[in-house]
Amino acid sequence: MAEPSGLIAKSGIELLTFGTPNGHKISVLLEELKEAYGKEYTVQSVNIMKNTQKQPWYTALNPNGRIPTIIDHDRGGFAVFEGLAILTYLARHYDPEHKFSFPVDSDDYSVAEQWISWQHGGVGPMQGQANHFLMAAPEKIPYAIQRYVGETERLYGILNARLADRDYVAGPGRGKYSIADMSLLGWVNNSGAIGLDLPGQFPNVKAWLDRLLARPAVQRGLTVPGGQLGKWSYANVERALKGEPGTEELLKTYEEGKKLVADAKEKYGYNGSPKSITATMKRKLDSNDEPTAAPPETENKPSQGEKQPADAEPSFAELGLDPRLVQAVAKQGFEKPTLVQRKAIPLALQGQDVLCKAKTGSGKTAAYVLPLLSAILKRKSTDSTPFTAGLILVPTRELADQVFKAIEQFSAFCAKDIHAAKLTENVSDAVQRSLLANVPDIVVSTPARAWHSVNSSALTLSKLQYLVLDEADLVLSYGYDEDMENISRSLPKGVQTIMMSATLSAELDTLKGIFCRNPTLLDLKEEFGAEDEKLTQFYVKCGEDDKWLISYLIFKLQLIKGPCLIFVADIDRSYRLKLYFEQFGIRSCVLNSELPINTRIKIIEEFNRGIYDIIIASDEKSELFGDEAAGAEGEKKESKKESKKGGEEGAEKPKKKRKHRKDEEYGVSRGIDFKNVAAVINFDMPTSAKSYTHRIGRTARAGRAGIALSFVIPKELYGKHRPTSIKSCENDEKVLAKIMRQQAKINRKLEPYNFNKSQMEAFRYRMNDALRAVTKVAIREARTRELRQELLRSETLKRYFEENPTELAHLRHDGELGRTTRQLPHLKHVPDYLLPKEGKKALASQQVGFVPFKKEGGKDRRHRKGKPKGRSFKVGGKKDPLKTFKVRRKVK
Ligand SMILES: Nc1ncnc2c1ncn2[C@@H]1O[C@H](COP(=O)(O)OP(=O)(O)OP(=O)(O)O)[C@@H](O)[C@H]1O
Repeated sequence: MAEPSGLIAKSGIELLTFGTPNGHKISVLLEELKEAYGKEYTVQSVNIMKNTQKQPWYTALNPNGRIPTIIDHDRGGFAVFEGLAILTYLARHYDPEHKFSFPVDSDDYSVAEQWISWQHGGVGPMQGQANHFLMAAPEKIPYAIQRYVGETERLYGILNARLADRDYVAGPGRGKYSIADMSLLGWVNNSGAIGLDLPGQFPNVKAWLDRLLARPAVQRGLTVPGGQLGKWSYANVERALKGEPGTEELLKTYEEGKKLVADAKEKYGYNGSPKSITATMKRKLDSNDEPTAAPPETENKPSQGEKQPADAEPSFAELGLDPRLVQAVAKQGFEKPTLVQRKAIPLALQGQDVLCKAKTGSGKTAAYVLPLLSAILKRKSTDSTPFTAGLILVPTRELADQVFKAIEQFSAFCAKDIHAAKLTENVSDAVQRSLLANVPDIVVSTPARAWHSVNSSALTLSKLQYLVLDEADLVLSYGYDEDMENISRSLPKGVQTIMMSATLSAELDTLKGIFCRNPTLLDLKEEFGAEDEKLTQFYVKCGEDDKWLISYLIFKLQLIKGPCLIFVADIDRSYRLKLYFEQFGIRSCVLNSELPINTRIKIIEEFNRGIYDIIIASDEKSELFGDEAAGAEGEKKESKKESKKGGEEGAEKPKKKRKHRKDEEYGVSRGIDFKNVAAVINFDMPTSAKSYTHRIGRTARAGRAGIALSFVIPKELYGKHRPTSIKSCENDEKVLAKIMRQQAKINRKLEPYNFNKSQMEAFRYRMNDALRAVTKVAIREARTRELRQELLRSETLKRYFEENPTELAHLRHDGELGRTTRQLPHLKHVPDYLLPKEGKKALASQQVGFVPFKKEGGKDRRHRKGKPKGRSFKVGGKKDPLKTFKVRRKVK
């Protein structure tokens, strides 16, 4: 057929095009306009293989000499080139009812335009070059192939994320089919040419494509100008993948393309990071000018004390993770990887053993879950044999639950490819066995439960590839060493091990010896830099009864705002404090190891959902084994024997040498991601610096602000107030000194905080009344009553909430327990006459060592113009939660 040599139409739109993705976006729109409005158009096929588009008559219309171009004969032969311009031109002039577009001055129009620009600047050029280097280039250049295909995959990941909760790219709600979709359609339709696996890699994009391909106008538009679908049209690729006759050649080319891409990525250790690619290129040029495999990324070695420049920080997409995971991370609202994620993920993806110490709340869970999932997905793309590839061991069932949920969240876009199981629920062996019979890819468990399952042959670790120990130090120190040794004997050779904790110390040497092959140690201290410190630490030295008084005032007068965690020494103490608070109408709930596991998980979930503001946790276990931190302090470590685990796995029989004292239960808070905690209060000091680190690590997480306030009983005041005295506080000052030394090592300090004693005195008799009302009998009854209630509830709690959401309030865990406590209703109110003239702030000021919460001479922010008075602290915000503010006396 002769090539066109000029325009042929007299009216309507004349389209000069070829069967390419850029051509199809216009022919699809013109087909839609024809169907919707009867708008006619004429097509001329411009064979780009013959360079017709370079002819002078053509470049007079489109100086760039590319297809497509349109000529609007109804508007004086006006010519338009470039896809974005053509789509928007046609929409503005010929889509008056906005069937495929949006009103020009609307934000939706702008959104559509943004996505079309993104296609123009990103998807088109990258996929075009990927296509060229894979299909057309005279030689196959692996570097170029992996670069352009990789970049296209990154962009498809973004589109996939965009389409996670919508049907179309632009438009309100789930979106509306528009020119934004048409702009991308042709490219996605041809993605098989560069070996992309749409359903596997980008399921949302695939679903969107199916939606578009169902439209008759789209089907017609994709056959313009030749009258038939292009070779790489997705419908053809799908037929080939199904093995339909006549598609063998296409399938072969597709598979070859995929292999070329995989080899190219392998060769350059592709991890999607422009930085690593630059480094690779530099290495090549610096050495012998030969293309060589990239050595492991040296820049991932931990750098001590030095902050990375912001522009050197890769995004999640650049860490080399599977695009579906990147998408899930985006869905979680994670904007960029944290330090531990930036450092640990590339190492883990390279198959290295990693031993990582990073601060509490710094994102360690994602740092090991993401590479684990990525590696499993990668393997499954070529080998779908089911086996348990990953074992994640955690010290507590709460943590197992949390990690399991994290896996679910991160595999939201590849759920069909990832099957995880947790072994720590209160379920029978039979149920657990059936869970494992499905051969999960990943098992999350406590060591005891894991060994139990291995021992009973329910769990097979013979093909295990990855082992993760979260809170690694605790996993050993809680007496799991026997289980760990047993598990280690069941592991095949070459298992990659990742160990994480905020406090790694001596016991890790043991673990290292058992599990690791020459691990890379990441000691990520640099994020403790004073300038980004968002945690403020205070201590209050006071008498034993004073802490009851101060706590009452803090919460009754709301000197601290936002969710709080209060740590006490033991379970009785937690009920005592709760009942004491109840006397003043302060609601709180207790969290301890005595409560059923489902209840504990529920309490944490409800706290995280903002249902409770105060949790009183008795972190018994970490108290007991507090001295394990002594290793880090250069002091004697407790013997392992003493750190045997208690009843964590209540269903299991006691093991030899293991003690089963109730007070040897593990701490209920370690590693738990309590969200948005404004303050951690050590009502009773922990007995070790390590325990302190983990307790205060429940606040100031994920870059948020928080405070820690610790009550310290000076030696001379210890034992002076018998009713409130508790043995664990005898050495508070020594522990404080230890904590201060340890915190100083990481550039953190604790400041003294003094309350105005004379102003507080007016409240003392109320404190005494309340303390007297909370008798030992009342505590015992409250404890057993709650236990009984929770045991009853925990079975049905979940369903009950689902079926009776409005009755949630009845089941609140911070409900009053003090039925047998003598009720003193007057204590629930604070009469004005008790408050100092200056208001609440006078209670915590004018003392030596007082740390001002407002700058000297600074304005009280509540009195700033335009700001409402009263509560102004936002949880998790940058403001200081321990704020003081005025309570106005009523004018009589
Ligand atoms: N890249 C990120 N961007 C924003 N938030 C993040 C990021 N990574 C993790 N988070 C959030 O930070 C919080 C703390 O993460 P995580 O529980 O993994 O911390 P951790 O280091 O394991 O703490 P701990 O030592 O106390 O166990 C979580 O709420 C998590 O969702």
